[in-house]
Amino acid sequence: MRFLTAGESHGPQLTGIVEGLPSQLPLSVEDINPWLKKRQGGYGRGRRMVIETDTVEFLSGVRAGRTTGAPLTLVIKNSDHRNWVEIMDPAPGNEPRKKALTAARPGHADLSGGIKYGHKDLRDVLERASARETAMRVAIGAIAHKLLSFFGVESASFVDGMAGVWSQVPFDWSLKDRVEQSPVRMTDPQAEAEVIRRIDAAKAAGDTLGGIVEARFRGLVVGLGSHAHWDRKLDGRIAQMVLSIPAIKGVEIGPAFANAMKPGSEVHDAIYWEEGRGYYRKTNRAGGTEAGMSTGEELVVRAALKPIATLMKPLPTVDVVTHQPADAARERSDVTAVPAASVILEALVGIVLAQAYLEKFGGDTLEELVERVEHYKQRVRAY
Ligand SMILES: Cc1cc2nc3c(=O)[nH]c(=O)nc-3n(C[C@H](O)[C@H](O)[C@H](O)COP(=O)(O)O)c2cc1C
Ligand SMILES: C=C(O[C@@H]1CC(C(=O)O)=C[C@@H](OP(=O)(O)O)[C@H]1O)C(=O)O
Repeated sequence: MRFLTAGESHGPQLTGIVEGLPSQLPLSVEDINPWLKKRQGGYGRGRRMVIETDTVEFLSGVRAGRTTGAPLTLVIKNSDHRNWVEIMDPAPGNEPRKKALTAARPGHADLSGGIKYGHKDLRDVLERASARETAMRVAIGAIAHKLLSFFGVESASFVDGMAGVWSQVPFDWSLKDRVEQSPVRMTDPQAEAEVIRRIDAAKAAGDTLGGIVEARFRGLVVGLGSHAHWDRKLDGRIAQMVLSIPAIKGVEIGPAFANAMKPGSEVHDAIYWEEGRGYYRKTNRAGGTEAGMSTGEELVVRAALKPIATLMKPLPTVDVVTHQPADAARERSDVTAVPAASVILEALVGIVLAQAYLEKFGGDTLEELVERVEHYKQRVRAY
């Protein structure tokens, strides 16, 4: 399964093309829209999220509620576009355009992208660098999750810590609903209250906040990905996908950074076998992968999101037209997007996992795939 996305933040729409899904996968917009809604949520988001109510449309590849095997075309319209028609007009002329941005924001794509692509109106860079693009990738992730559900895979995502406050309540699958109700997607109500207070304070101070997000997957088969070649390693593919999310600067599988400081005897997960159950571990410090392959234990992916780059109390910068010192541009912006990033993480790791299933099991129809997965599970139990 491969996909492409296109679309600017304030253009008319986001477009996605997905190729390589099996036919007969039951699929409706209701499988996708709740994910889009979750991605828009979270305390600390800016006014843009009030303007948008993201919903997906299928323009190809789905008929009568099922995939046909043809490429899917997905569209999410930008409601805000109506306010940007002239500014985003592809026709020549009308320059310099309103809302031209020349005071490059430290931490955003503006300066490197402007130099690289030869733009002096840095809007030509930021429009595509914007995390708006993640709306379409989450839509594609929702389809991946629909596929994974037929293989018995379940997922969750949440915020481990943000704004300098760690959750003190370890995640448990019974807390999934709690997280979905939390305005900051945290397991811990006390931490949540303090985080909300700090978001309000950061907003008042013209500052921004980051945090650590986590996604979990259970029910995965052992052996997704491969040890045999670097570009087939599941952990490597996950890391690439996760680091492609705007503002994510670090990724770990399981408690990787903490493990690095401990002796091996306290890190590696001893192997056990029981009649009927097969192989299992009593611990999961590997976080669900060994040597680029899934172990069959829970997959635990954590990622670090830097604070939002656009500051209402801006940092010093340089105007790329005048070369004079300037305050960095102030654009309408989020104070934090950590809760949204947890949803994006869960959705996008789902794409990598769906790709790994499709690669391992192949097949043109959903039925064929499910049969092959079930057959493999039997073989695993007998090994
Ligand atoms: C859901 C989400 C929302 C974001 N919202 C903003 C925002 O409102 N303002 C901003 O400056 N950056 C925002 N970002 C981060 C920028 O898109 C990102 O920092 C920028 O594209 C530069 O890329 P990099 O941080 O990966 O290096 C957001 C990121 C995510 C994941
Ligand atoms: C539009 C989204 O996020 C945007 C991501 C973003 C950025 O610079 O990344 C900047 C902001 O854009 P705007 O100036 O239009 O408010 C965010 O709102 C979204 O998540 O759907």
